[in-house]
Amino acid sequence: MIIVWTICAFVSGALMYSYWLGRLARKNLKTVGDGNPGALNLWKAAGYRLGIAGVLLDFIKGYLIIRLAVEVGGVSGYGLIPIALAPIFGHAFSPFLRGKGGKAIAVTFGVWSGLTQFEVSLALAVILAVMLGGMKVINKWKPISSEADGQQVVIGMLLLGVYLYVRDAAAMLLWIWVGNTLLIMFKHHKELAALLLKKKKEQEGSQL
Ligand SMILES: O=P(O)(O)OC[C@H](O)CO
Repeated sequence: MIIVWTICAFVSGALMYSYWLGRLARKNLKTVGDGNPGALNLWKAAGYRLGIAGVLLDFIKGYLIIRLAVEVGGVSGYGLIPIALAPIFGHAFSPFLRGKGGKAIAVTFGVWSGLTQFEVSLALAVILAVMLGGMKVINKWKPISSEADGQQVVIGMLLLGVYLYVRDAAAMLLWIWVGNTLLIMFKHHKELAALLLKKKKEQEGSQL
């Protein structure tokens, strides 16, 4: 049954609601902003109403399948690891977009909400909000680049690991966090490379 739930979870995650809502509004999200087929670019291209609908649907596709697997399928413990990771990978490598999916942020929130009754996704939201607020103050309220946004998401996921450790989370949750974080890092590899290059240049500059 775990395999069947994992396949259903992957298909659920692979449904690219934000991208398809964009197509309905005659916008191709691949040509908007950073080209991510996610809710933020839907919001930018087609307005806040569709943007909010996209966030909710991309969230729900992760949340609902986890709740169904737990409550209808009776899955628990380590069996939840592949089922929890499947929607995130489904969104990131959606066959409906020929393997080129999104950055999997909204679906990540949905999955963690389903796994932990919203606790861990709320913790991630607080971590990201504090980081964003700090960045805004440092940058004197100037707009933050999508590159810096992506870097913050990766750092936020790493800090979430600290939160899970401090909360003495079950090993199953820690394994899901490992898989989720590696995927988010992979999907933000360009932003991470830019950050490393910037740090290297700063180091070289300070040595002169
Ligand atoms: O990561 P996605 O694909 O759910 O999209 C996320 C939103 O656009 C916010 O960056």
